[in-house]
Amino acid sequence: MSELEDLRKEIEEIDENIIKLLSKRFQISQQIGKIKKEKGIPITDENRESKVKEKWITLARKYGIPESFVESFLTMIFSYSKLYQINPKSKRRIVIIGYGGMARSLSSLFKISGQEVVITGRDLKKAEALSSEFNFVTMSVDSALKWGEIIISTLPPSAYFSDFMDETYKKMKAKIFMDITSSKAKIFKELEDKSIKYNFMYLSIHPLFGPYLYPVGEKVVLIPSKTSASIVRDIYEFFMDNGLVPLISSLEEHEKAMSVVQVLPHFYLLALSSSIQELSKELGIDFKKFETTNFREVYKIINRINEIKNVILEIQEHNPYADKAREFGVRELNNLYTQLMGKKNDALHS
Ligand SMILES: O=C(O)C(=O)C[C@]1(C(=O)O)C=C[C@@H](O)C=C1
Repeated sequence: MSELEDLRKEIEEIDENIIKLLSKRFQISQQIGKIKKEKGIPITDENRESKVKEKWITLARKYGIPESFVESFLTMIFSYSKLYQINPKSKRRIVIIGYGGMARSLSSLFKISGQEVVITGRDLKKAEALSSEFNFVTMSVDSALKWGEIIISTLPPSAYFSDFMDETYKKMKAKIFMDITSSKAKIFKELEDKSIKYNFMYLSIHPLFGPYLYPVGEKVVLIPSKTSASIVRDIYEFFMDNGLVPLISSLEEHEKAMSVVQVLPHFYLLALSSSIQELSKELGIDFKKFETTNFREVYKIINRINEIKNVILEIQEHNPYADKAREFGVRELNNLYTQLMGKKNDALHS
């Protein structure tokens, strides 16, 4: 055997060992998951993750492996490790209305936790396309509403005032209904009123993650309405059981929080995105050629924001504290501008 072949053989053996060890790690994680479940502890433990990460970084330094590699590898290990801890007590009949990114993300989660899911919507061809990705079932809206126990609508805010949803509310008697919109001020009251009128239980939710697959360990906000007080505990446990971290909030607290964590950063990022384009055009610079590590990270986020620009603009429009958030944003930008311009002038005059 040549030296090259020898070395490749050695690599193959090492790879097998890596896989064996990973499998062992995931099995242990599964055992931890069982204990956490018995004790009612959430799957994600951020303190523990920090400790594990510290240890990995120390080891990486010791063995001369780049920290950036172990950091991204460990992030993947954590998210898959958490997949092994999902093991819900009970199976629920879940209907997802809609077939966009968030419908896909929730479907992936319910698939690994073994829930029964039916996908429906106005366009059954699109519903069918999503169902087939996860081997779920598609039904007409009427049949799905009859069959389901928990109805999760992934439709945008404007949809809740449509004729389609007007017809849908009438068929949800005694069911649990959830919307997943980021900005609830406009629709919460409407849906609460409808739930009183048509006798269903309305519990508004907001998954605090983007449309990516297997969002295990991510947070979901639960906002109870007048018709859902009796089921909050049950739904809290349901989400925890399915690998998410539930957080109960009032409507007002949620809207205020979203003005800080969504409206303000999105506002800056949209402006940052267009100013990067404009400035580089003005200076005739191909900025991609010179991107730093920080810039690369920021630009990744900008791209993500631009991909879901319609949702971002919807939040800017509907959040009741958005005006205030933007006002603060502009004020602080101006302050910084004045401060930095002032420094420059001081330097010129001294
Ligand atoms: O130690 C735990 O509590 C685990 O569940 C294991 C583990 C890991 O994979 O290391 C997974 C998820 C937690 O967020 C923290 C750590």
